[in-house]
Amino acid sequence: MTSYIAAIDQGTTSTRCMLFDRGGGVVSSDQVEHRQILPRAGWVEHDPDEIWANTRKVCAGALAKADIVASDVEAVGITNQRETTVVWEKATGKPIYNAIVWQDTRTDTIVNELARGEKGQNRFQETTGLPLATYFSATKIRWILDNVEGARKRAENGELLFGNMDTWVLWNSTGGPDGGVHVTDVTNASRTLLMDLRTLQWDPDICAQIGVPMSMLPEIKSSSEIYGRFRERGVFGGLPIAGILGDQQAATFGQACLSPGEAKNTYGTGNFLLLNTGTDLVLSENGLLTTVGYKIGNAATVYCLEGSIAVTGSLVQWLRDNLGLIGSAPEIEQLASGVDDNGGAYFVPAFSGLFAPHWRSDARGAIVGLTRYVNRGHLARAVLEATGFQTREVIEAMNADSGVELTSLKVDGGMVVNELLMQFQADILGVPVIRPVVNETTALGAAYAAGLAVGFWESEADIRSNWAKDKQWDPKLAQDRREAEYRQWQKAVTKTFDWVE
Ligand SMILES: Nc1ncnc2c1ncn2[C@@H]1O[C@H](COP(=O)(O)OP(=O)(O)O)[C@@H](O)[C@H]1O
Ligand SMILES: O=P(O)(O)OC[C@H](O)CO
Repeated sequence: MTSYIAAIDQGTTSTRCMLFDRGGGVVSSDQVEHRQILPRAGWVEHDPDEIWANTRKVCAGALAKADIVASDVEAVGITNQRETTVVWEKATGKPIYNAIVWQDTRTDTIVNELARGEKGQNRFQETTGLPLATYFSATKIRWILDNVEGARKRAENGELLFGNMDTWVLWNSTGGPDGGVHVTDVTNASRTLLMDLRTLQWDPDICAQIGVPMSMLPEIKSSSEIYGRFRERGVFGGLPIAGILGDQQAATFGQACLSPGEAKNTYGTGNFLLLNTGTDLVLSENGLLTTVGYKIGNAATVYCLEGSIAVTGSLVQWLRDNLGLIGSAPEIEQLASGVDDNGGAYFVPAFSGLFAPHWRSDARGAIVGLTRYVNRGHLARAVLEATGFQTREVIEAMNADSGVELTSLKVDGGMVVNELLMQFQADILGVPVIRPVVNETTALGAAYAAGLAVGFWESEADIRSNWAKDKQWDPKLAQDRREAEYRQWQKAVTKTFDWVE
């Protein structure tokens, strides 16, 4: 009998469920978008109940599209937008506040207060691998406990639970208030600013310093083991949930970056470049994050260096939704192809400040180099080039931290269908860019983690042999042009600093 592995991918803009066969091929997929709730400038929220309802819908949808039933599926993996924070009542499953999304910058005052000491932004870096920034979960939990009436007391009494989206989906899938499993995996825990990267446990001192009661935190487990089973009456009734990975780590796994020195770059709402550093934990001196890559059952923990860029695909959305310059995301390629270059314009999308490698919350977006010559096509090109330039910045930081010189770059995500962007990426990096046949590497990575735990796949060798190249872009731009363009970009970035008083 044919059997499959399912993956739930709870992302920033949508939730999807995908079914995979033993060759890592996509059998079916269902996807639903959720609302982006933007109550004020810099605030971004999601409704956790809407996301849980969408999760159930897409699981049923994926089964229906493949024309199979739950018993044809051997196990389910979960992957998720990382850092996004939900706090809910243990007794009822009711969230006490909307989910605060990773892009949300409302906690900058808390972050600045915590960073006042001698080590500044690096106060917790040695233990957690992360700089102090609004990006991570800890200050979001603190904000909810400080701002929802009675929340801190209730958390201290053990009445409230915290989870990222993996935990929220897992807890609800396994019964919610009725015996739901309150667990996360090491990759998600490594994004909270509360986990010790070496012990893989919550750090009690950091929890106390940031003001997060440990009783509300989930238990930390590996990325590949059976955490629990779907409640019997649910769509995947009785199936084991056997893999959890944060979405960028899942993509790294799905891209078969399984040896030190291998890296992938995912182009979605933001861009996330992860380099496998093996069992070595490399602390960055150049603005990158140290994060858990994956831990398969009892095997050794694999670490990664990560360059997180907040705004890439979302800049294309902004051009569509806020300026109306394009009617749909793919139209940007046509518009940008109408001109030969950027006409001198550079667009630095510091909408949430700048993430890696700058970590400047005082920065705000800017378009520089404008003259009367610049037209819509040049702006479209500047939007796409911003993604390519930002990627080069994090690759340079990665090289400085690790000594690894990338000889090619594996890519995936929603933007990599854009040929013009892919060619520009190869041109500005000076190395080939390679796209795999299965571009849905995030869901695939979570499926692999679940499938390994139940013996559907035997070893990581299966992941390597399933990976196949779809297309490659080789650099065509002369080196002096490449360097001159990049210098202009670096100058443009400096113009965004010191904007927020
Ligand atoms: N043809 C295209 N050219 C450029 N950007 C695109 C194109 N198609 C989609 N995008 C962008 O890709 C992003 C969606 O990618 P996806 O990987 O689904 O994101 P996420 O997983 O972060 O929700 C959107 O921000 C969208 O603007
Ligand atoms: O949901 P995505 O693909 O935008 O990924 C978001 C990242 O996990 C944020 O750290």
